[in-house]
Amino acid sequence: MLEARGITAGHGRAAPVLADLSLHLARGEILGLAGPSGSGKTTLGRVLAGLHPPRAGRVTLDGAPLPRRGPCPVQYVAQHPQMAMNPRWRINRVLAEAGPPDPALAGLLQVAPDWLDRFPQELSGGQLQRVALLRALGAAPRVLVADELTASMDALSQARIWQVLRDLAERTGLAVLAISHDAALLDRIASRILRLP
Ligand SMILES: Nc1ncnc2c1ncn2[C@@H]1O[C@H](COP(=O)(O)OP(=O)(O)OP(=O)(O)O)[C@@H](O)[C@H]1O
Repeated sequence: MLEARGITAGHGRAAPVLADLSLHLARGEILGLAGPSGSGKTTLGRVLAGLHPPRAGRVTLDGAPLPRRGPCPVQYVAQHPQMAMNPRWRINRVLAEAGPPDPALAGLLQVAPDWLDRFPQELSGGQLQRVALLRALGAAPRVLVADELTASMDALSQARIWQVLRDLAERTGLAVLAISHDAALLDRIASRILRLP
């Protein structure tokens, strides 16, 4: 389904962080992405979601390039979600960017109704991650890039979120790229693990 071929990517004039990297993500698959700090995991996730143009290579979904307009079918949830939210918007407006949030999904992700009137800086890191995930899923993506999605959550919340994503993967075919430093987590949730050098 999602295919990246020969990706070379970097930042500014610096040497590339990723060189000639290829990967394939199948429908409903949860692929782990591991590697030392600075190895390019976030860069790769952003390239796959069309947020960072590679210097070479291409990303296709079902054989076609990612659409340039409308919500991207590859949604990236950032490690620091506040960077991707307007600090002057209340959470309900942040969520509305992707259309009205699904109340059932909000319940599963434990996004509490009383957060909706707050500003992003009035939520904890783990709470904001859940809001960011709800917004990303609201765009009905085919692929979710989850960058350290549950790193700031307690074990129970972490398990619950991954259960929701596994169910979605099974039920709807959502594919997930799970970026994490937590080897035990990736062993539990991913069917394969790609390791960057
Ligand atoms: N906006 C940027 N401008 C310049 N260099 C950057 C930028 N973003 C990342 N880099 C550099 O690119 C390299 C890869 O960074 P990236 O964030 O992709 O790694 P990572 O594997 O996700 O790291 P971590 O596990 O610490 O989150 C690092 O050397 C980093 O300093």
